[in-house]
Amino acid sequence: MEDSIINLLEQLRVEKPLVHNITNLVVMNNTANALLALGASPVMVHSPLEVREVVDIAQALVINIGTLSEDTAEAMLVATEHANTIGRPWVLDPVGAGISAFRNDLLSNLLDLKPTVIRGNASEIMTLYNFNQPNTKGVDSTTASKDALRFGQLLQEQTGSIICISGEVDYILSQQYRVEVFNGNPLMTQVTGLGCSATALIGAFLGVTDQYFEAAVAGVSILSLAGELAAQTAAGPGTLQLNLYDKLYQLNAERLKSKLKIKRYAH
Ligand SMILES: Nc1ncnc2c1ncn2[C@@H]1O[C@H](COP(=O)(O)OP(=O)(O)OP(=O)(O)O)[C@@H](O)[C@H]1O
Ligand SMILES: Cc1ncsc1CCO
Ligand SMILES: [Mg+2]
Repeated sequence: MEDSIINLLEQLRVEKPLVHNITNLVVMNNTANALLALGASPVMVHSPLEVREVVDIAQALVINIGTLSEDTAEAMLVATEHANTIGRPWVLDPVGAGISAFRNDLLSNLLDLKPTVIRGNASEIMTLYNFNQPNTKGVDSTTASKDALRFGQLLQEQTGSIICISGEVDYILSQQYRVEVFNGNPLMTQVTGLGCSATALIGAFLGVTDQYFEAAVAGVSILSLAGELAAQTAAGPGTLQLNLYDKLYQLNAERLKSKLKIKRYAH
């Protein structure tokens, strides 16, 4: 399995896919820098008047609902409908699912448009499966990823999307497989937007392959490993954030082979 991640990373660095992000105001800069450090080419375009044309030229689309406005919500619907029409893969980050009726309504509409991949923390994935029982206190998870595994599997069956649940263990779920990633470090929860960065990296990998499950595995596991390596020399959240870009930039086949801790199960 490491081989597919290594190959995808090499391919990404050669192809430098253009990744269109409609994302939140908090993580805009972090996720652009994470994509650049990995070797992809980010563009953040949010106007409903522009997004169709950007979807046309991008290799993949990232939708992150963290700081919504009426305008960005409309842009997300226009962009994802157009992505579906022309066959562009897209990944949804349901940040803060359950916070408000506005957010939940948009999420229902986006789920109807069948995201290629959905990545969220445990609370967000549980809320997506059942909006009547929101499990949220904002954007941070209130529970462990293993508690959301059953809901993630049900959400996978309901939507047909590939589901990624982040936390102490990261899970990537499809109809056929469950992958578990054991990399990461608890300090990563004290830097904002590392889950959002995982989502952005998934977007980058979706832009270089039609093996969408492998793209999701690559995005999640590379962010988790880079975060783990960044934490090893960090004095706290500030240096972790800075180190992360360097670790993404320095990742190579040798490090992936020796440091990735992942398991794959077939259902
Ligand atoms: N308890 C933990 N132990 C080890 N690693 C963790 C832990 N929690 C999170 N991580 C790492 O941090 C990454 C991001 O997960 P997190 O759950 O913080 O996302 P998130 O809540 O969506 O973040 P954000 O919304 O701020 O982007 C995970 O993919 C994992 O690598
Ligand atoms: C803190 C925060 N608030 C809305 S989005 C966001 C970034 C983490 O997703
Ligand atoms: Mg999140």
